[in-house]
Amino acid sequence: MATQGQVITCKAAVAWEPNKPLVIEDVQVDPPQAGEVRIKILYTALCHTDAYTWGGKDPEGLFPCILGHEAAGIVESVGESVTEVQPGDHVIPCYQAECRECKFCKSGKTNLCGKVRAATGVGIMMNDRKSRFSVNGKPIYHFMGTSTFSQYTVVHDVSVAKIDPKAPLEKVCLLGCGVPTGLGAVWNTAKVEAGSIVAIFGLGTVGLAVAEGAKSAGASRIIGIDIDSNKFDIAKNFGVTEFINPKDHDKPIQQVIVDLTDGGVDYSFECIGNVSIMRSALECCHKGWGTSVIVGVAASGQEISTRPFQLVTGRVWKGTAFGGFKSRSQVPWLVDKYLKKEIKVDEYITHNLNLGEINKAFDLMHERGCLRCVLSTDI
Ligand SMILES: NC(=O)c1ccc[n+]([C@@H]2O[C@H](COP(=O)([O-])OP(=O)(O)OC[C@H]3O[C@@H](n4cnc5c(N)ncnc54)[C@H](O)[C@@H]3O)[C@@H](O)[C@H]2O)c1
Ligand SMILES: N[C@@H](CCC(=O)N[C@@H](CSCO)C(=O)NCC(=O)O)C(=O)O
Ligand SMILES: [Zn+2]
Ligand SMILES: [Zn+2]
Repeated sequence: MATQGQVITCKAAVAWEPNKPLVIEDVQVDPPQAGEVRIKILYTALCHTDAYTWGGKDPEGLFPCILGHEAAGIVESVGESVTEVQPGDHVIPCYQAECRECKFCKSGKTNLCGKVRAATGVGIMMNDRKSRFSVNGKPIYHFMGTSTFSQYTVVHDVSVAKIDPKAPLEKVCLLGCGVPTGLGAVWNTAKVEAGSIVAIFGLGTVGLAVAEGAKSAGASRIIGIDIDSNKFDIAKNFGVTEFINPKDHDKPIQQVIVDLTDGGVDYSFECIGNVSIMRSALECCHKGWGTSVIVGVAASGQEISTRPFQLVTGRVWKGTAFGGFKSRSQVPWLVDKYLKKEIKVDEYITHNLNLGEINKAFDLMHERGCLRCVLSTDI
């Protein structure tokens, strides 16, 4: 039965309130309006940022909402004036849009895009400033412009990357967030050179992807730091050459690293979201040139600090969103790299469940051995 132009009723996991189990509801998904695309989501993974917003730590977190931003699917229908995708296309929704026309997109200096950000930050679509989701007439907010914990979602056309249909959607869904973020933090934001010494704080999916990026950039030493010592065995496969558990040391971790590296590392990456570790990550950098990249997302109200002297003496503090990748242009390129076996993806997937088991998937995020859990939306 043709669904184009019709409201679709499907299953979605609704977060009614922070920290309360998600509820699988029959959700009404409106047809896409001008400049919008309705996507049948087939696979979605969970990222730590979903847990962060669900946990009430996100100043932009609005409830009730449909979370999820690391997914892949097939275009079901498109609204007026959508030219770059059509029904049947295989796509990855992108929380970081790319309109190619705004001040940000044209700057050549950033991957951030200003076209729809004001709407996606408040859980609505730009065209009529309303949501396309409802449950029994009650509107449900969008999340990050993607809302992938649903069998169908509606996104802005500037937030859709069309990918090679040969790519397995159950794997490349990961290219919607964590893996590109880590690779891009190294390749685009830090621009790590061959021979560099790199420190990575936090060896989840994002930190491991940083390791993979650093290895491919030719880093000479890749030091992984995590409070979970089991992470080292996994991390070796992604390029980590040395492991430090801060719990094994009395000295501040930045001092331990400075002592181990003849004055500090060339590049460090914070992949946890902990502001005190962000300080350590900056301060373990070498005087004169060491650069630290903040990747982790810290809770509302948290602030970073250091002595300005750290910067006066040449250390550089940077941050990255989606690893600096231009989403619509570069996600298809990352998919092609995966198909050519030039980047890992499968190795980050430790669990597979279905959308109906999403609360179990959130629990798994706190368990040892869990990197990414991919949910099939086929309940
Ligand atoms: N900037 C971006 O575009 C972007 C994109 C994706 C994710 N993120 C953020 O990156 C962070 C990492 O995401 P993830 O999915 O890899 O998370 P994760 O929870 O899988 O990984 C975090 C790792 O940090 C370790 N850890 C926790 N506290 C620690 C401490 N005090 N010292 C050392 N290690 C510690 C954990 O053991 C775990 O291995 C999150 O904050 C997430 O929100 C940012
Ligand atoms: N609403 C949050 C923003 C958190 C944040 O920084 N998000 C990252 C992506 S995390 C993906 O897992 C990002 O892309 N930021 C840039 C942007 O949101 O435009 C908060 O306010 O803390
Ligand atoms: Zn994410
Ligand atoms: Zn733009």
